[in-house]
Amino acid sequence: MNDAREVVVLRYGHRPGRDDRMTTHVGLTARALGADRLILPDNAGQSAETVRDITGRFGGPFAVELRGDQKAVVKNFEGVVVHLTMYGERVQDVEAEVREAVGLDEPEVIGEASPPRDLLVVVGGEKVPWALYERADFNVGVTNQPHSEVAGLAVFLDRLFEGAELDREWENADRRVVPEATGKTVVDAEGESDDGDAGENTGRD
Ligand SMILES: C[S@@+](CC[C@H](N)C(=O)[O-])C[C@H]1O[C@@H](n2cnc3c(N)ncnc32)[C@H](O)[C@@H]1O
Repeated sequence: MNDAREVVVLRYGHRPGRDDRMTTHVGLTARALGADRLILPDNAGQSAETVRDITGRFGGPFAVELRGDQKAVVKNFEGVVVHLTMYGERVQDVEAEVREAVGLDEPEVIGEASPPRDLLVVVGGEKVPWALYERADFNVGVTNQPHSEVAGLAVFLDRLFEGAELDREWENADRRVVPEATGKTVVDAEGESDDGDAGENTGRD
């Protein structure tokens, strides 16, 4: 979400057919909630296409990559690795430490900020290898209850950015949704006027 540090989301494992929708939603959630890049397993090409298509229409920047070497991505990542797991430390207990590790914390003294470091956020699908728990700098639980990678990722990113991702501006969007109490208005983002007069109700989601 900023120039100095990259937040990357890795979907570890994908079962074609069974996981298609969930993997796509991991990608859409990563994009919408402030990550810079998504790495999907190379058998998740359809999900990658969907996320790229949404980025093309609703804006970015957001990069999507397919990789066959998930283990190597984690092992060789030069930065901080967070693994989201129901068995991990409570997000509310470690979020400040994670922010500090990647240099996202407000310095108490001017000039004392930690240097920016890249962050890899790993979410599983099927069972993930034990080596991931050991490699991770932080194993983080969003509650210690079983739920979903999409929900875990959303809460973690929102905690990481402390809500700032909700105000993000999107670049190179074709279209923009006009927030309103009732209705579904989407405007052409290129050359739009501030009053949203160009809006159309698409009647679609
Ligand atoms: C449906 S779960 C499968 C968990 C699998 N049984 C295991 O032991 O790894 C898929 C993914 O959702 C995420 N997840 C599920 N519950 C979570 C929680 N409470 N906190 C953080 N992440 C969670 C984890 O990334 C997990 O790998």
